[in-house]
Order: sequence, then structure tokens, then C-alpha cells
Amino acid sequence: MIVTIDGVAASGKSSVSGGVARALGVPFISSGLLYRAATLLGLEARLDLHSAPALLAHLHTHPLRLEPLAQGNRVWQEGRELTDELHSSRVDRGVSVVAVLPEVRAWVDAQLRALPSPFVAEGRDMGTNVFPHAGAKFYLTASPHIRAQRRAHERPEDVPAIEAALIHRDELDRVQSAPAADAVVIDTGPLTLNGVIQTILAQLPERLRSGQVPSA
Ligand SMILES: Nc1ncnc2c1ncn2[C@@H]1O[C@H](COP(=O)(O)OP(=O)(O)O)[C@@H](O)[C@H]1O
Ligand SMILES: Nc1ccn([C@H]2C[C@H](O)[C@@H](COP(=O)(O)OP(=O)(O)O)O2)c(=O)n1
Repeated sequence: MIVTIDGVAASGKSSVSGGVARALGVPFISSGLLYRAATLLGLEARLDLHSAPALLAHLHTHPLRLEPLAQGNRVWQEGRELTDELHSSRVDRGVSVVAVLPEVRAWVDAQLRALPSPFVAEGRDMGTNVFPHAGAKFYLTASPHIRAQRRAHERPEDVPAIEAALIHRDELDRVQSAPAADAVVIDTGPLTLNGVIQTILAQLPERLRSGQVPSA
């Protein structure tokens, strides 16, 4: 069984997915980390981030691996761990350019679909494109100001600068970020992190909540 949690930037997707996955006793998958890792490698190699052929050639010679641990996801490029470098402001700025490339999206999708279920998958298009047959789908939103206030704890910039960057990225990510028609949309603005997790758990089918998570 697969549960998808999509949503806009800094809406709480990865924190919420981690909490839901822990409650269910399954791993969670942060798909955005693969887009971030592709961006980091492109920046380091000084590639044109608009060039899918250049990025894909680099990704094939420097393969990435997503490790979906229960306590958080890690990304490896052979023996080097990239995880701590994936949330810098320069990767934030470049990642939407890379994520819009269809060839890069197909590369990420193939990696995600190869992972063994059950799991919780979070990102933008988990419920629409990658796992359209998921057993339960959620979509998280919150106002840009609230998201910027939350992210200000994790970035050096001030709230207005983060808010402006989030609004810009919302616009760039808009095409691949539409909620699935059958997703439950949750405004996380008025809720605590645990409040969002409990809202999702309460809406899961009983067989999932009781820990009987089937493998397909
Ligand atoms: N409902 C919430 N209330 C308060 N803070 C939250 C809530 N959800 C997430 N956060 C915090 O907001 C920040 C961004 O959350 P994160 O899970 O990284 O979002 P995303 O994966 O959507 O980018 C984190 O610091 C997280 O702890
Ligand atoms: N399934 C996904 C996941 C992320 N993306 C894109 C959209 C975002 O700009 C980047 C980074 O995603 P990530 O979820 O890590 O970013 P935020 O934490 O929401 O800021 O990748 C995507 O297009 N499709």
C-alpha cells in the first residue's frame, strides 16, 4: 500500500510524511531530494541546468541513490553522502529549473517506482503521476507567509526574502504541483505538525491505521 503526500514548498510534506510513516511502521520517500541532488551535481559540475542531455549524462556517470530510512531520507553519490548539502539556498534557487525537464522527471520517476512498497511518498506529483493508484492521497497547503516563517528557522535569509523566493518557486513548480482529483487537501496553516499528522491518520482506511499495511 502506498500513501502519497504532495503539496507546495515548505508546506510540511517531509515532516508530516515522516510522522505518518512512523505511525504506520513503514518508510517514507522524499522525492524532492532526487531533484535537489541532480541540481547540486549540476551546479558543482558547472552544467547548464536547462540542459537535460548534459544533466542526464552526468547522472549516468555519477549515479545517485535515495536511501529511504524511517528517521529521514539520505542521498548518496557512490560513497559520498549529499544529504546535508541539498537544502542550501543555491539548490533552492536552481531546483525548479531542473525539475521542469521531462527527461529528468522520467529519471526520478523510474527510481521511485523501483522502490519496494509499502511506503509513504511525498513530493509534488506522487498522487497524480508517479503513484496514481495509491491507497490514500493528501495535498498540503499553507499561505506563503506562514511557510516562510517556518522555513526561516532553516535558512539564513529573513522572512520577506524567503517568502518572495517561495512565491517565485510556487509559480515555477505550478504545472507539476496540481493536487490529484482524489486527494484530501489540508490547509496546514492553523495546525501544528502533530495536528496535520493526526488529521491524515484519522482519514486513512482502518486497515492501514491498525498497522496491517499490505505490500501492494
Ligand atoms: N503544521 C506545522 N506547524 C508548524 N511548523 C511546521 C508544520 N509543518 C511543518 N513545519 C515546519 O516547517 C518547516 C518545513 O517543513 P518541511 O517538512 O521541511 O516542508 P516541505 O517538505 O513541504 O518542504 C520545518 O521546519 C517543519 O518543522
Ligand atoms: N515529486 C516532486 C518533488 C519535488 N519536485 C521539485 C519541486 C521543488 O521545487 C523541488 C524540491 O522539492 P522539495 O520537496 O525538496 O522542496 P520543498 O521542501 O518543498 O521546498 O523539486 C518536483 O517537481 N516533483
